[in-house]
Amino acid sequence: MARNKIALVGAGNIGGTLALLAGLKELGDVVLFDIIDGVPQGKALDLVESSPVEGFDAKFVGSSKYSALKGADVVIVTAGVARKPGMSRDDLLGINTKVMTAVGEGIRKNCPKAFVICITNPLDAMVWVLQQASGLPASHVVGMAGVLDSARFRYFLAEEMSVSVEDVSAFVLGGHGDTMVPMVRYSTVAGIPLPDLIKLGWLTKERLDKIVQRTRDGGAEIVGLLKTGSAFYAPASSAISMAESYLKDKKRVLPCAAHLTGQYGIKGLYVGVPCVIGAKGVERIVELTLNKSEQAMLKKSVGAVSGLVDVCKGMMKQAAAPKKAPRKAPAKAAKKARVARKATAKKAKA
Ligand SMILES: NC(=O)c1ccc[n+]([C@@H]2O[C@H](COP(=O)([O-])OP(=O)(O)OC[C@H]3O[C@@H](n4cnc5c(N)ncnc54)[C@H](O)[C@@H]3O)[C@@H](O)[C@H]2O)c1
Ligand SMILES: O=C(O)C[C@H](O)C(=O)O
Repeated sequence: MARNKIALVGAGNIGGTLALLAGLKELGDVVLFDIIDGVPQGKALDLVESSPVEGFDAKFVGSSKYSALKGADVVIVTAGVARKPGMSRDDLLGINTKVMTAVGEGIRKNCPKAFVICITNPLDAMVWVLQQASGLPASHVVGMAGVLDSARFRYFLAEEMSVSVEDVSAFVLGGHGDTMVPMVRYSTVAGIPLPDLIKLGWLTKERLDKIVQRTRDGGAEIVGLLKTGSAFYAPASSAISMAESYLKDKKRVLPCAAHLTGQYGIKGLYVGVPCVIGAKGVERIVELTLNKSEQAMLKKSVGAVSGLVDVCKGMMKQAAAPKKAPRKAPAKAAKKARVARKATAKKAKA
């Protein structure tokens, strides 16, 4: 059987880490694509030279041409700009909307049957733009954020209670922003819900509240430490778990930014919810019963996503509108021509 083809659009910090993980896990042959010519080629060569040491078989190719994406089974998109200290993810909207529009077009032309995972921020709006620009079915375009936010929540909980991360199951609902909703009631250690663990004395309500807030601020905490960019190891691991579930039809239940068509009362937006990811893409969306306070938090988070998508819609409409001919220059040119004609006529008379 031929190997799967994994295309990584954006060969920066996350792109390079994704490529290494895809190689180590032998998920398939890898194409790295980036607009900076030389970077994807250099990273591809460096990575493939690690294969004899690590013992994996895969081809690695770097390119700055969209045709390199031809026939890809999975595309993971990290192209664009990452934030720096003092910025919010939303500050990236203008520049990254343009990038997603170009990338979506490249995917549409070269690999319209692929399963596409968007990572670029602000995530919930960028995955919406990518789906619109690529024209791929919504079941095949998803956003990665929930796995990362949930991994942070799981890690902080495991650290607090001195238990293995493997036994902590937790997830985060809503948009990938300051208003994300870590789901305390549905998070467990070995099946025991967090509120029960508070009763057992494993955790205090005050510590749990701090962990919830640290989870919400998880991205900013790393940006503040790195200073030149944002997190990339955990984001890459998170996206690879989604790609693996699709390629191996594992049907894992993972929190992803999925296109909602009425679930949770939300229509036409991408928002983080638990999904079953299998060979058919997003195969199912898990709709949980939320209590009043969870509903209110989700509503706030969805409001933030909706506001960003409205800005994207405006930008895309403006970009698609026919350009009006510049009026000043021709008017000036016409005046110049009239003056020249008059001068010639005067000369002729004389
Ligand atoms: N969803 C999440 O949970 C999550 C987590 C971490 C980072 N991010 C986001 O992922 C994105 C990438 O992060 P990174 O750390 O890899 O950044 P990076 O700057 O290291 O890499 C981005 C790469 O994209 C390339 N690029 C820019 N415009 C392009 C285009 N039009 N076509 C192809 N490539 C293009 C750049 O040359 C660069 O190599 C950022 O927007 C960041 O905010 C999201
Ligand atoms: O915080 C960022 O800017 C990057 C990413 O969204 C993250 O959560 O690490």
